[in-house]
Amino acid sequence: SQAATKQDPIPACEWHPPLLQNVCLNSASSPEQSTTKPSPFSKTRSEWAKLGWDGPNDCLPTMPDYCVYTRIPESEPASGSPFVVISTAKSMTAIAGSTPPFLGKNKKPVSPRDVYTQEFPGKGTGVVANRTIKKGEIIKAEMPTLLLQFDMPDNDSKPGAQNGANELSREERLGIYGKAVERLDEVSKKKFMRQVGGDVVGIVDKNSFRLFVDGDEGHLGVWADVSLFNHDCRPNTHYRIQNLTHITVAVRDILPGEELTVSYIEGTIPYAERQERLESWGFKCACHACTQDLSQIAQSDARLKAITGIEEELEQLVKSGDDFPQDIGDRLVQLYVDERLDNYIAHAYTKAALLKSMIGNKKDAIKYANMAVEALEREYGPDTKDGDAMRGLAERTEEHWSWGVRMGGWAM
Ligand SMILES: C[S@@+](CC[C@H](N)C(=O)[O-])C[C@H]1O[C@@H](n2cnc3c(N)ncnc32)[C@H](O)[C@@H]1O
Repeated sequence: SQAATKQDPIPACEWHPPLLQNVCLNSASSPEQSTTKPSPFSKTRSEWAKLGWDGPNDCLPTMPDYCVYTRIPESEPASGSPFVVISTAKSMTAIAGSTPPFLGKNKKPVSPRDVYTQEFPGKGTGVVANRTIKKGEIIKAEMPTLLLQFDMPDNDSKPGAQNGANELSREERLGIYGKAVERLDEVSKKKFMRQVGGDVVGIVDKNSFRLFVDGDEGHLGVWADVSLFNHDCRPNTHYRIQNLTHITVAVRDILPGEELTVSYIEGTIPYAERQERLESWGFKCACHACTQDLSQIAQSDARLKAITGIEEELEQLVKSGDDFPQDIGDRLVQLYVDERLDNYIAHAYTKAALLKSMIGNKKDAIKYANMAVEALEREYGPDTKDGDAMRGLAERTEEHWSWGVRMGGWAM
């Protein structure tokens, strides 16, 4: 879902598969890489060590620039690393230069004691709240255990281009993933290997998120603690990946004993499509929205259709210049609330705030703009530009570009 101000800094995320996650780490663009030329980003082992990384190790004979790098632990004893990467020197340069994101003033994740794991029939292990976790609290901010280059879409047409793991046979993947996992410390290795999926390739396929490093270079990341979160089509947390950190935030108050869930897919698609997507993951969804009775499923689908209908109606109204129905923003928000789409609600609040402002309803514009600010910060973090725009709308409503542009000669 896209905020109406078109300033979304971070596109929506999705678990892999299917591969839809978009997160970027920027660094200078480079000349193309090939198997014949050494990469201009190659460094000596001591240069990598200065950046805090041990490597390159275990490079693939068929792709000599595709190697294992391990983060050098900050404290002794160094019996392995908490974080391994399989990638090219170019992407490694961006990864080594990445710094943890700002989580917000006085914001830090809840204590590990505030959650515990439990078995759920039909779903396996899941994560449960040990106390009330308030809406907006950060549950986890975790660095990956394994990050691997998967594809370099822009390189597809270049002769001799290296395309990462999606060009490898299963045996080659087993070999290099296995060598990388062997370099993890004992605790991290145990966490990694306990994930669902069987062998290292299966674990990557069933638990990784897609992210882009260095602009367009597709990587898969495995965050072994986050992997314990089960899917729910109406989850109580939202996640984003920022500077390699996987951040999970509560989107409603979560009671002690309640399971913490994320959505592996875009939740606004109808029931039948959600089943298809989740079956391609290899499981039948046991979440509430998918196991309720057929009449409730039909009502849920009708609400999703109504959301699409309102979006289309708005597009038409913008084009035609006709008057906006005064309650169109309220109806959009109400559908999101009724459908429990708390993890995407920033979009609805933002639209409602703009619509109210456009028709000159200052009180409601301010109400929805303030709600949008909170929701945008939950979904995108403290540095969201859309959040700044909504704060501006709440504080200086009549100076905002949207104010009164569809007032039609009256104000409320
Ligand atoms: C990333 S793991 C989540 C943790 C997993 N339950 C475990 O025991 O490690 C994803 C796997 O959990 C199970 N799972 C997650 N959400 C589910 C749901 N809503 N319904 C049924 N199974 C689910 C599926 O087996 C899925 O492949």
